[in-house]
Amino acid sequence: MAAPAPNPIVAPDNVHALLNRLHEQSLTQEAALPSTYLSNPDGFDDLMRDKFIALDQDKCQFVYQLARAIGARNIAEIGTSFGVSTIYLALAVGSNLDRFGGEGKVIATEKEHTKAERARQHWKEAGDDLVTRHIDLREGDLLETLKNNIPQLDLVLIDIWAPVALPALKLLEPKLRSGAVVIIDNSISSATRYKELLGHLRSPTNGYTNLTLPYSKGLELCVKI
Ligand SMILES: C[S@@+](CC[C@H](N)C(=O)[O-])C[C@H]1O[C@@H](n2cnc3c(N)ncnc32)[C@H](O)[C@@H]1O
Repeated sequence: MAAPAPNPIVAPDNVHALLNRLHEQSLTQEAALPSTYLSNPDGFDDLMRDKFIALDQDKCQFVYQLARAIGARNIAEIGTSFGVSTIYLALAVGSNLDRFGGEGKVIATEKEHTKAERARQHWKEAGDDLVTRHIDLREGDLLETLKNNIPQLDLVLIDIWAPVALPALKLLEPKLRSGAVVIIDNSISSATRYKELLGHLRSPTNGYTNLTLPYSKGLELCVKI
């Protein structure tokens, strides 16, 4: 008999149940979206206002495990939506702070007020002490909200509409520590939309090593050297 897939997330049962529920809701919503939704700018923001579009659960577990492995204390999340991936990042930062000490936060970013409110509710449900206290939510356009007060970063998760991705990374680049990890979702399925971002990361002059992980639709793992 096959062994059950190990789940690296260290959290109480109610948090696992919450995460399972949120991923299920997100997948149900996504399955009902028209297949062309990402390439149709007409009414895009209105269509997306009540949608999770959460990072897949296996990818969330990978990013959590990676954040634990590198002892990440400061993480920027480019695209927060209803705060699903943020919960994983906050759990990892909390564990790393317990283990290694010091200070740190997940800087979360969401431009839609209604989505930011839902994210706060989910974090509260996961636990203020376990999750919310490790998150600094910057509400508004991240090209403004990320201009100031960014600590040295260990990890950046880019899970956002393509036009914002490269400008966001460029804002954060001066804060990436040597060895910092940048993760980009959908690097295979959205390779065309992310052409400029991936071109920037893969250019030999920009100081990254790059690897495309074979998760569904691709997950790019880049290291700032
Ligand atoms: C793919 S979703 C993020 C999903 C999230 N990482 C998760 O796993 O739950 C991308 C989010 O980025 C937000 N967004 C798009 N452009 C933005 C901007 N310029 N500033 C801040 N947030 C933005 C969208 O409103 C959307 O909720």
